[in-house]
Amino acid sequence: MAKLVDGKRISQEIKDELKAEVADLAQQGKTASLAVIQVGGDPASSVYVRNKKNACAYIGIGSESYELPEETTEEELLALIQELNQKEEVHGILVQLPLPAHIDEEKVILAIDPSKDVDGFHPQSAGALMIGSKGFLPCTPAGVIQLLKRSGVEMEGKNCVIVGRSNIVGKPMAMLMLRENATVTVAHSRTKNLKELCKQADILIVAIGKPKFITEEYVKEGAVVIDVGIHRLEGKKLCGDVDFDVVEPLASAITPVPGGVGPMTIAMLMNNCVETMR
Ligand SMILES: NC(=O)C1=CN([C@@H]2O[C@H](COP(=O)(O)OP(=O)(O)OC[C@H]3O[C@@H](n4cnc5c(N)ncnc54)[C@H](OP(=O)(O)O)[C@@H]3O)[C@@H](O)[C@H]2O)C=CC1
Ligand SMILES: Nc1nc(=O)c2c([nH]1)NC[C@@H]1CN(c3ccc(C(=O)N[C@@H](CCC(=O)O)C(=O)O)cc3)C=[N+]21
Ligand SMILES: [Mg+2]
Repeated sequence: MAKLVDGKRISQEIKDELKAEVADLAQQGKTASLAVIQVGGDPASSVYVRNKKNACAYIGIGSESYELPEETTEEELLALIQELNQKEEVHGILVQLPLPAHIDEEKVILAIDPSKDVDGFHPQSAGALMIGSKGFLPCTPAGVIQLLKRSGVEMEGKNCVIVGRSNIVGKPMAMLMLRENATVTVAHSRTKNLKELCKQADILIVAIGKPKFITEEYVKEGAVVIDVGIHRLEGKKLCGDVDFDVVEPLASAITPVPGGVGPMTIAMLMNNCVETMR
C-alpha cells in the first residue's frame, strides 16, 4: 500500500510556520497585503480565490479582492494593475487565470511589477528561475518540491518524468527538479511511447488537465506519483489527472486529490507574500 503524501497536513504546517514569522515581522512594524483580481465569475476560480483570502487571514496578512465583470476590457484590467503597482499598501498582485478570451494573458502578466509578482508568472521571475537567481517561484511547482522534501523523498539522481509543459506548471517544475539534482524528462501531447517513458520514472509528476488519464500501465512499481490535476466531476466530487484507485497499489507514495498539491499551492503563495516582508 502506498504512503499517502498529505498536502493538507504539510500545507498546514507551512502556514503555521508563516503565521509565527508574520507575527515576528509585525513586531518590527512590517506588514504585507495581497490583491487578488478575478475577471468573470468562474465558480472553480471563485473557490481558489476564497481559499487564498482565508489563508491570508489565517497567517495574518491583509487581502483585498477585485471581482471584475466578464466584459471588463483589457485596458481596464491593465489600468487596475498599474494602480496596484503604485499602491504602497499592496505587496503582492495575483490575477486569477484563465482570463476571458478577449484579454491577452501575456500582456497582463507583463504589466505586473515583478517585485509584486507573487504568482511567479512574470518573464523576469521565470528568467530568474531558469538561471538560478533570486525571484518569486511559481507556487504549484514550489509546492510540489516542499511536498517531496517534507515527505522525505530523495530527489538527487532520481529519474523524474514530468507530464505537461505549461508555463505555470510543467516547465517551472522541470527547472525546480533540476535544482534538486534529479534527471528530468518533460513529456507532452506529442511525446511518443508515453506509457513506456512514464514507466521509467522514479518520480512521476502529472499536470495534463485530463481526468484519471494516468493508469497503472504508466507507473513503475515503487514510484512516487504526484498529481497536479484537478477536476470537478458531476456530483461535485474532485479528481486528478491520475486514476488514484488503480495507481495507488503500485506507488510507494502518492498525492490524493483533493488534499494533495492544491493546498500546497496556496501555502506557497502565502510564502511568496511573506517573502515581500523579509
Ligand atoms: N493543484 C493546483 O494548484 C493546480 C492545478 N492545476 C491543474 O493541473 C492541470 C494542468 O494544468 P496546466 O499546466 O495549466 O494545463 P495546460 O492545459 O496549460 O497544459 C497541459 C499540458 O499537458 C499536455 N498534455 C495534454 N494532453 C496530453 C496527453 N494526452 N498526453 C501527454 N501530454 C498531454 C499538454 O501538451 P502540449 O503542450 O503538447 O499541448 C500541455 O503541455 C489541470 O488539471 C489544472 O486544473 C493547474 C494549476 C495549479
Ligand atoms: N494566477 C493564478 N494563480 C494560481 O495559482 C492559479 C490560477 N491563477 N488559476 C487556477 C489555478 C488552480 N489553483 C488551485 C489553487 C488551490 C487549489 C486547492 O485549494 N485545492 C484543494 C481543494 C479545493 C476545492 O475544494 O475545490 C485541494 O486540492 O485539496 C486548487 C487549485 C491555482 N491556480
Ligand atoms: Mg485567454
